[in-house]
Parts: sequence; C-alpha cells; structure tokens
Amino acid sequence: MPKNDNINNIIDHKLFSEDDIHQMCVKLGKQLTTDYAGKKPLIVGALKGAIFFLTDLVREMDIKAEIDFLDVSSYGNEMESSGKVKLISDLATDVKDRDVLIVEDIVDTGLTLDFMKELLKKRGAKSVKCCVLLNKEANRKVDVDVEYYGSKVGNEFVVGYGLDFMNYYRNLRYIGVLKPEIIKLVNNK
Ligand SMILES: O=P(O)(O)OC[C@H]1O[C@H](OP(=O)(O)OP(=O)(O)O)[C@H](O)[C@@H]1O
Ligand SMILES: Nc1nc2[nH]cnc2c(=O)[nH]1
Repeated sequence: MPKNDNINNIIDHKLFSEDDIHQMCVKLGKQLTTDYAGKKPLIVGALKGAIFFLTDLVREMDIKAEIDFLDVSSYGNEMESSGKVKLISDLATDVKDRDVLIVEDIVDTGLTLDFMKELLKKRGAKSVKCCVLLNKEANRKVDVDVEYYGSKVGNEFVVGYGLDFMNYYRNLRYIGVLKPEIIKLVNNK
C-alpha cells in the first residue's frame, strides 16, 4: 500500500473506505447489468478522474461492452470550475446509433457532464446516460440528469480514488475530505 507523502496534512477525514467504494461498484454494476442486458453499450470514461471507478465498475458488469475515453476539463489546477469545459482529447469510436454510458467520478456544477452528454447526443448516439460515483447536488449550475450514482456528497472538496487535489493524490485508495484550511490557503493565493 503506497504511503502518499504528507497525506495527513491535507485530508480532514475519510469519507468512503475502500470497502465502501467496492460496495458501490458492486451495486451499480448489478443494476447496469440488468438495465443494459442484450445491448452492447459504449462505455465512455471521463479522464482523468474516472479511471479507477471505471476499471472497478466495468468488472462488476456482466455484459458485452466497448470502452473508450474522453478527456474534458474545466478545473485545470483550480478548485473551482472555470465554467468553460474544454475538450482535450476525443473518443476514437463513432457513437452514432450507440447506447452510450458515460462514467464519471463526480458531478458538481454539472457543466462537465452536460457538455459530454450534449456532445454525444449531437453526434447521433441512440441513448446517452451516465453513471457517476459521487453526486454533489448542492452546487449544481445546470440541470443535468444523473441516471446512476453511488452516493450523494455534501458541498465539500473530496480527494482520492481518481479525484485530485492540484493534480495529485488521485492514487489514494479511499476518498477523503480536504481540510478547510487548505481550501482557504489555495483560494487566498
Ligand atoms: O460538475 P463539474 O463542476 O463540471 O465537475 C466535475 C468534473 O470535475 C472534475 O474534472 P476536472 O475538470 O478537474 O478534470 P480531471 O477529471 O482530469 O480531474 C471531475 O473529474 C469531473 O469531471
Ligand atoms: N477532486 C475533486 N474534483 C472536483 N471537481 C468538482 N468537484 C470536485 C471535488 O469535490 N473534488
């Protein structure tokens, strides 16, 4: 188990343990196996935050599925959305007439998810749904449907299991809440 250096300096408390996350993946995987039975969906992972969730989730799904990745970003190194979502790297797969399932680590303002859903719909996907690990409803700026999610979270900045703080700490096995004083430090910089 890696010892992330200085982790105690930035994490206030653990929110979801490895086991909590595993249970969420199992539950969502079962539901998706039922709902996508007989279909061959294209699973679209949103880079970079969704990498660990996607790999755990798809292995709980007993269906024939293709996997591709889309890299979009609106945060850069910051802790607040710039409000402008950028397409950094596109899919290699044609989504026309496909059932597409977007896999995301978190939906916060909803801007990133809304951008991806609209893009894939415009390209002629047959259906576009999403499976998100964490749903931060309090901060929503756009009304976007979240068809599947693992857990709701409060309006706090979470880190680990793909979720970064200044591009680090994605490789924590659990999800923790960032210390409020770190947020203040970054915001006052
Ligand atoms: O609902 P929103 O306010 O749009 O926020 C959610 C998005 O923010 C994070 O991505 P980020 O842009 O930081 O890129 P990353 O996945 O590479 O960390 C996260 O992974 C989601 O994609
Ligand atoms: N790491 C991280 N990225 C986010 N993007 C939007 N909300 C969050 C959050 O709480 N944590």
